[in-house]
Order: sequence, then structure tokens, then C-alpha cells
Amino acid sequence: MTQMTTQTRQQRRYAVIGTGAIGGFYGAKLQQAGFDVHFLLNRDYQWVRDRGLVVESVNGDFTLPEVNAYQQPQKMPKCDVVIVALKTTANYLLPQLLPPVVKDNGVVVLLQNGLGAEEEVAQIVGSNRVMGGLCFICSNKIGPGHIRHSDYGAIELGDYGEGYRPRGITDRMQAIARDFNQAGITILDSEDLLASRWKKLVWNIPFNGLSVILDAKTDALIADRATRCLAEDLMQEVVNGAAAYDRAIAPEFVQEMLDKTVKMKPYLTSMKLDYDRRQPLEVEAIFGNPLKKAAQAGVRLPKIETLYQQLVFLDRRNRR
Ligand SMILES: NC(=O)C1=CN([C@@H]2O[C@H](COP(=O)(O)OP(=O)(O)OC[C@H]3O[C@@H](n4cnc5c(N)ncnc54)[C@H](OP(=O)(O)O)[C@@H]3O)[C@@H](O)[C@H]2O)C=CC1
Ligand SMILES: CC(C)(CO)C(=O)C(=O)O
Repeated sequence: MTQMTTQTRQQRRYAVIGTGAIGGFYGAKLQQAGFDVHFLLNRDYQWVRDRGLVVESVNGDFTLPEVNAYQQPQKMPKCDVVIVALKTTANYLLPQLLPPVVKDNGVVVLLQNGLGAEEEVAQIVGSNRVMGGLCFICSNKIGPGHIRHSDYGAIELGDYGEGYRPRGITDRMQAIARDFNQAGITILDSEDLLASRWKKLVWNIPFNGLSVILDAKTDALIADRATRCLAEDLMQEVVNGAAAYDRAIAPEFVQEMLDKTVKMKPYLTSMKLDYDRRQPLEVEAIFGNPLKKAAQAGVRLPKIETLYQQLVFLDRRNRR
């Protein structure tokens, strides 16, 4: 593993709320590139404070022997950009975690899967201080302060407008994109965050859900004719949900996601990893909220509903 020295630039100051697979990886990349980054930790606090972060990455391993580690948000400096990389199941903590850390003119960037979290955060910090990012990455925290990045890495970044009205490409999005680019992370612009969130669900709903219910990796799910067909039906329902909000997802996109899964290294989805570790599943963000949104627009998504009901059962039983 190579050790990188860091040099702090006088630029935007970053906070990372939730230093796991996603927060640990992107936060470490930003610090490695010289940005001033402050990490909020939970169980790994003492370890990371004493030993820093280790990143094993397909693009090159590195360690950060010293990071700004905190256990309480009140001890953190106010930051320009606050990256939320908790599991959505911990978002109920955000009313306590965010206010001490976000500058008055700062912005919260939610790097999480699912739908609806921006609306919740807008209630806390105001709708003009929220952005969302969809992470196209395979990353995992394999030990305290130890992240393994095994594939992909881009983020699709979109600005949030009240009620998910499309914001187009804003200056602050571009500024953050420049920082991430400098850190070697590809940023894809989203002009319409709601459309991007529905599109990401085209993959997450079938594969996160089925991997848990059927106890299978992506390669097995895509190789079998029955499960591939089920995945395609579920994808089509996501397309119908998006259409209820006038977000058209092209039929070729479904095919593209199926082809991508064929080519992917066999992958244990993050929901399956959580299930195996008996951690709470992101059932509401990834399934419950899209179902609610679709229902509000008068659309039922019956196969997704079936998946949701089974996941709720498994999640409850798993944690008993
Ligand atoms: N991993 C991946 O490849 C991908 C993940 N995503 C999405 O990204 C989001 C983050 O997932 P991921 O990084 O995998 O999850 P992780 O579980 O790896 O990271 C979440 C981190 O939040 C920390 N945390 C929990 N509670 C607190 C608290 N009160 N204060 C401070 N930190 C806390 C956890 O620490 P502790 O364990 O000590 O409690 C953990 O390190 C999810 O929405 C996921 O669906 C999207 C695409 C790919
Ligand atoms: C599709 C994948 C696995 C990687 O891009 C992902 O984004 C996820 O796990 O949510």
C-alpha cells in the first residue's frame, strides 16, 4: 500500500456524516487531493482517530494516517459541503447531526440510495440547502476505518428544488463537481434529481430486493431465465412509477441495466450484505417511498409491493 501525503487547500470545507463504504471512500479521496475534510464516526471513532483511514481501491490503494475524526457533530467546524453517507435507516438522526455542521450558506449532499431523503433533509436545513448524489460504485467497509473499493466510482449529482422540481445544472453543483474531479472522482450532471433517483431504482429495486429474498448474487439472478424475467418486470414497474411523475425512462435503459448486470463482477448487493450482518435494511428508502410516491400519483406497482412486503417481514425477523 502506498502512503500519500496531504496538503490542505484553502477551498470548500467538507464534512462527512457517516464514514463507511461511501463516506470513507469519497471523503478519503477528497482529503488525499488536499481538501479540508472532517469525518463524523460512530463505532470506529477511536480507531480512526488513532490510526486514520485505509483505502484499498481498484484505482490504487492509499492510507491517510491522520484524519479529522469526531464523535459529536457539535465538535466539528461548520462546513461548506456536508456529505451524508449514513444508511438511510439512520436518517432519523439527521435533525441532531446536521444543524451544528452546515454553514448558513452551505449545502448538504445526500449520497444515499432510494427516494425521498432530500425532502426530509429540506425540512431540517431548508430546501435551498440540499443536493443529492447517486453513487455508481461497489464499495464496502471491511474493518474499522478500512474501505475496500472494488468497482466503478462515479457519482451522478443533482441539485434539489422544493418538491423535486428540476433545477438544471447549478453553479454550486459545478463547483462541487470540480472538487470531486480534482480528487479523481467522475461526476455526472443530473439536471433533474427526481428523474435520476427513479432511474437508479431501475437497478436497485430488483437486484437489492431479490438478492435478499432469494439469497443470491447478481450473476445467479441474471443467469436464470425466471429471475431475469422477474427483474425485468420489476424494472418495468419502476419505469411506470417514474412515468407517473412525467419522468420518461427509455425502454433501452432497462435493457442497458440488464446488460450491465451480465457484465458485472458477481456482486453481493449492499442490501444483502446488511441482511447477512443483521443490520437494518433500507427498505423504506428503496421500496416503501417509491411505492408511496407512485400511489400518490394514482399508480400501483404490484410486483414491487410484493417484494416490499417480503422484505419488511425478513428485516423484522432478522433483527429480532
Ligand atoms: N456501498 C456501496 O457500494 C453503495 C452504497 N450506496 C448507498 O450509500 C449509502 C451509504 O451506504 P454505505 O456507505 O454502504 O453504508 P455503511 O454502513 O458502510 O456506512 C454508513 C456509516 O454510517 C455510520 N454511522 C451510523 N450511525 C452514525 C452516527 N450516529 N454517527 C456517525 N456515523 C454513523 C456507520 O458507522 P457504524 O458502523 O460505526 O455505526 C457507517 O460507517 C446507502 O444509502 C447505500 O445504499 C449506494 C451505492 C453503492
Ligand atoms: C449498481 C451498483 C451495484 C454499482 O453501481 C450500485 O450502484 C448499488 O449497489 O447501488
